Amino acid sequence: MTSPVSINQQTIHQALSDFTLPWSPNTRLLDANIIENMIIEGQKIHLTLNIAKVPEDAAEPLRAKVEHRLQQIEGIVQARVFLNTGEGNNKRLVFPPRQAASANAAQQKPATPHQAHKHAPIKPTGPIEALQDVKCIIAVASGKGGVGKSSTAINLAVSLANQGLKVGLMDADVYGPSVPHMLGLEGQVEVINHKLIPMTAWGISAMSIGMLVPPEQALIWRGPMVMGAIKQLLSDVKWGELDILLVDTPPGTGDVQLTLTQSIQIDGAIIVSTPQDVALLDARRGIAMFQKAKTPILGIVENMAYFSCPCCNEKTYIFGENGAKKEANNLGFPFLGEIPLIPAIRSGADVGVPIVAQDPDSIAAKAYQEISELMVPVIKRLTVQRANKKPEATPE
Ligand SMILES: Nc1ncnc2c1ncn2[C@@H]1O[C@H](COP(=O)(O)OP(=O)(O)OP(=O)(O)O)[C@@H](O)[C@H]1O
Repeated sequence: MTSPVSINQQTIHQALSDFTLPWSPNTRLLDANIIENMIIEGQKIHLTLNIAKVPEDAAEPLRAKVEHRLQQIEGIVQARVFLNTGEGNNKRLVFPPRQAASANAAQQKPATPHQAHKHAPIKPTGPIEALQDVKCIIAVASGKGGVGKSSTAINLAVSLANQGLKVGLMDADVYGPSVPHMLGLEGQVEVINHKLIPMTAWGISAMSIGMLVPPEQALIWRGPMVMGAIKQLLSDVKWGELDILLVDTPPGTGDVQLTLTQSIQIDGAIIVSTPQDVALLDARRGIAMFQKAKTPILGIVENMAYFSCPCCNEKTYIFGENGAKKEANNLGFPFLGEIPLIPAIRSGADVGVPIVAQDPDSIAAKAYQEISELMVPVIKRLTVQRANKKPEATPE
């Protein structure tokens, strides 16, 4: 077996050594001091070109050429180049167009996860066997859709991995699996010894139904199929040893939550809510469901807590002030922290680069980091509790 080619900054510089700026042909790209936020992760590379002083249109051909050249480097599996059109607080990232979906994808008959791998059959086991080396399982949930549950799960997962934990992220949002896209994961899932192998990105392992079926199928699943898909995700994935498995659940209190809580021991749930009344109302329903299943509520995260003006840092409480914090206090649950409403969280997710990896010094990344630091001792406590509990038989 050949070992993967090692990619480093020197490799990148070599590849770009003959590039000049289209708007200043005598200036070499490497001398122009416009390359920033270079992130090399294994065989993946992301970087930004700061083009504050030139129009976007003039810079796009350079961006495309640089990205193309990086993709040619031996061993690179993914290269993405972004443009940054501003300076300081006015930064605005411009993202490369994503690859167009296959023209006939919509006409393809949806495949089940088993069909997607029919040449390498998957042998189902029970969830307990598949998850036996997972030390702690935490669900990330919300009552309402679109409040930022997946963004929170992803950024917490990467932050926890940055602190040295072995982290897995299972995207159980079978209706709208956004984790692969938000982590920049593409390509086919590997099957080894009849088990699905999680993909890796930004230091975490991830598995999602979105990696196994065409996107259009996710929207049309109903009851029993959903339960089957969740059970398959629980039984057929080879996570290996994990300190923590975060499970990104769909919004609400439906079949997925029911199947999860009935099939495996979830050690705790983190509830994500915006400060808004209607989101909090739904969050309360989500909390009630976990309580009914005897899953401890570990705390509430307030997402989109405020908008911080990039020019003057003034905070605007778009969805109300401290709603989730007050709710946590009223209900007697820990308040885990607040995440501001920041365009970079959205734009990073759109190109598969979580904000904690893209800009670790940003206020949003620091907010996720603080929450993950709070979680570490909780995870340790839950790990001990889980180890001391005798596994119960799982209803199949
Ligand atoms: N703090 C934030 N600041 C800016 N954008 C955010 C923030 N949190 C989430 N978003 C964006 O809001 C959208 C919804 O977020 P996300 O998909 O994480 O929510 P969700 O609750 O998981 O949604 P769904 O119910 O569809 O599963 C995404 O485009 C995401 O990038």
